[in-house]
Amino acid sequence: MNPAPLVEPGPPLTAERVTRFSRQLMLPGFGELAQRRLAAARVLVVGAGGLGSALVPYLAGSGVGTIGLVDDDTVELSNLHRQVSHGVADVGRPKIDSLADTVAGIDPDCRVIRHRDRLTSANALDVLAGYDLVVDGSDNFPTRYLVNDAALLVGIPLVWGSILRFHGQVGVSWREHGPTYRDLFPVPPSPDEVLSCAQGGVLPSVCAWVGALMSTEVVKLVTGVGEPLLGRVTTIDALSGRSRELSYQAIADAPQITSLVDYELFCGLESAASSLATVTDAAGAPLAAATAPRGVTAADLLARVRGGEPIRLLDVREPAEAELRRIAGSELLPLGDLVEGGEPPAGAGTLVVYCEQDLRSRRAARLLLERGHDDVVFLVGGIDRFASVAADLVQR
Ligand SMILES: Nc1ncnc2c1ncn2[C@@H]1O[C@H](COP(=O)(O)OP(=O)(O)OP(=O)(O)O)[C@@H](O)[C@H]1O
Repeated sequence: MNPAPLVEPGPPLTAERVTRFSRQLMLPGFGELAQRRLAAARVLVVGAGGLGSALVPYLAGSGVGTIGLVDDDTVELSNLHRQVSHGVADVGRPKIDSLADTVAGIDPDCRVIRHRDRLTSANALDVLAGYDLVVDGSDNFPTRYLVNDAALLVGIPLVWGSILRFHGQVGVSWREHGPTYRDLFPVPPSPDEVLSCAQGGVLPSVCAWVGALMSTEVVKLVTGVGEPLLGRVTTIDALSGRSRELSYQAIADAPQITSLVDYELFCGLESAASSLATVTDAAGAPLAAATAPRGVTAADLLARVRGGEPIRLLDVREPAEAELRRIAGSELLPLGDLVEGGEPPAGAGTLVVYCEQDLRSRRAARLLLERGHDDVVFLVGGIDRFASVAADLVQR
């Protein structure tokens, strides 16, 4: 059975609003009450990147009255091909500011609340509590599980989507009315299996397709019009032009979610706090060095290279990424090959492992330490960060 509309209707529409939404008001099953529900709705969107910038204009266009945006990132040139709500003049600006401007251009009466922050276990419950519904347009598994669990604890529905290369998925997670994201994906994938858009690429129109489906789910949940994707996932494949539907159910003996956890650790990643520090015992002696890789910052690495220290650089990205840019003098050993037993070339000096940011390099550094290599660190922020301090050492 379909859930009742999520939001009570707001005040009657003004003449301007009736004209603005006239082509929507005439839709079968829609009408003024549905439009007033949208006007009263408060929708939080996590991520103002590929998905957020595709779906938020449609939320504004549909008449959602309040849109919260959470993102701590700024617009980069490599975002523009798919994050079409941001333009050339926005490069370097906070994504949420650029997206808020896009919304204002569509409907100045749409209220935008800016959370220029990373959503974390520490702030998620407070942030979500002010909204009727949350939409996850982030790009990583720790955030997906965090948003799912926070929505569940706050008691609001979640519309989630994900994209990679030519594919995408969309679903709704709402404990009160069906299974949740955790029923579909009870265990996060191993970090070795996860590719981000920065690593695997993505077709811009896939963002548009998935973003449009996500905003449609929001409209359906808020108004009660149509059948939301509860217990169903839509998957799309742009290459074949096909979409499919998968059904799933709640897992009977699933663990109860009672509080938020460290989602980086839950997803098999080093937590930000533990990865940069060496773990020590009470006397200050290093502990667990074999499993707690240390990071080196881009600035420190640059100083060590310029100071003539012997450094070996190991690139654990894919060959296609290394063809686009690499740190001069580095050797390539993709993480998958390393996991299967590949070894870096022998040599003297600290082995600095890097990838695009630092997810794969942390994992690789940990593996190498576990295999007995003792002078291994990962590059914090990866080649992305290094290129901003030492462009002359990055070959393109
Ligand atoms: N926990 C989080 N809190 C807030 N924003 C998040 C969180 N996790 C991811 N995001 C945001 O979600 C957006 C995802 O966008 P997208 O997938 O297009 O990747 P990107 O980081 O912009 O691009 P690229 O990976 O190519 O550098 C990013 O803007 C990112 O900052």
